[in-house]
Amino acid sequence: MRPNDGATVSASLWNATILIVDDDPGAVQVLARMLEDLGDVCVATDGQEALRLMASQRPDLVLLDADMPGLNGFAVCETLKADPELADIPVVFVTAHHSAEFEVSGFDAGAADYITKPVTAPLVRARVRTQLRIKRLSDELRRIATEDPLTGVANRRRFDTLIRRELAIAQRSGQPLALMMVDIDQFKAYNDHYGHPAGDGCLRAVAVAVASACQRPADLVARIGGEEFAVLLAQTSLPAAATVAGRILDAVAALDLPHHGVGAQARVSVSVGVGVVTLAGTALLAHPPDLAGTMDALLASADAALYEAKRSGRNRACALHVAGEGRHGVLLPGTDRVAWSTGTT
Ligand SMILES: Nc1nc2c(ncn2[C@@H]2O[C@H](COP(=O)(O)OP(=O)(O)OP(=O)(O)O)[C@@H](O)[C@H]2O)c(=O)[nH]1
Repeated sequence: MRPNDGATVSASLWNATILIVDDDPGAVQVLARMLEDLGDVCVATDGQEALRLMASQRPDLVLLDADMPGLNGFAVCETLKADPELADIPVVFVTAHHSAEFEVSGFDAGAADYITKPVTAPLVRARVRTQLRIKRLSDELRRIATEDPLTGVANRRRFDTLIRRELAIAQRSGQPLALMMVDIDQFKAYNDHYGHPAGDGCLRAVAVAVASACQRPADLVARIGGEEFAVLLAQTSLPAAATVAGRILDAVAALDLPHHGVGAQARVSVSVGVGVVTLAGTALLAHPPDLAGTMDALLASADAALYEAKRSGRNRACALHVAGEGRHGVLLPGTDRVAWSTGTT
């Protein structure tokens, strides 16, 4: 029977995933048996396989053999730490080397801790529990820092980080980036009629509807103001953004929420402003466009298009297109509720 170290219950309740990487299958088996009740254990026997599993499984902890043929533990650790999506995964080196110099180079490569071979169960379990505890706390802090507590979608801070990153990617790839501002119509009247707690419930329902309309894993929905949401769609052209805007209008309409603050037959609706930026080829220019300026132009376009949607009657979407550093209105064939406009700014 496994020694009662007091952490088994909390660790397994959290359902952590632990990746063990060692080119010696016997060593992998020994470690896996020691840790099987602390989480879901997955294994890799070389560096390339380890990197693939890190990307697909997103483990909470990696136990990494430093000496492996091919891609060794240091190279694996450095690659992991250079990837912003994976850098938060803690790495514990497992090695037969005892020298202080070797340990220091492990920490320099980004390791969180060190275990020397031959391994003993109590020590391995104690070190793994400590790292899992820290990981759980840092995950929770990250969630609090990036999530809107009322609706559960991303918050303004997360949006600000991601729009900068997506613009930099769009500049390198030449692919368009779409931004939508989604604003609940006559929400002040909703709050006045039903009260603030009901208004909060309406915000939550609209957040779910907007998120359901955004179907790609990379799509980001954020609440960036009181009753305003932003949607960031990477690699998305104006016609494709139009499709998503139409789905958002339909998803909110399908909520079928009465809005008696406006009229007996009225239902909650949203207005959508779409801005799209294309920076194709600009990364190669001697003076590529300043990304902060481009971000401001994209935000201003989506805002102007939202204003146009509100001004022309609400419960509709309008669009503007930003190309390079210039801004051009684009007129697309409209449907009954996706009414495209050049906007006037
Ligand atoms: N319940 C609730 N209401 C909020 C929250 N944040 C902002 N609001 C309200 O949202 C309302 C926004 O009203 P306005 O900016 O006047 O816009 P509107 O009434 O939606 O009118 P249009 O945008 O022109 O359709 C205000 O009454 C705010 O008090 C929130 O977190 N919860």
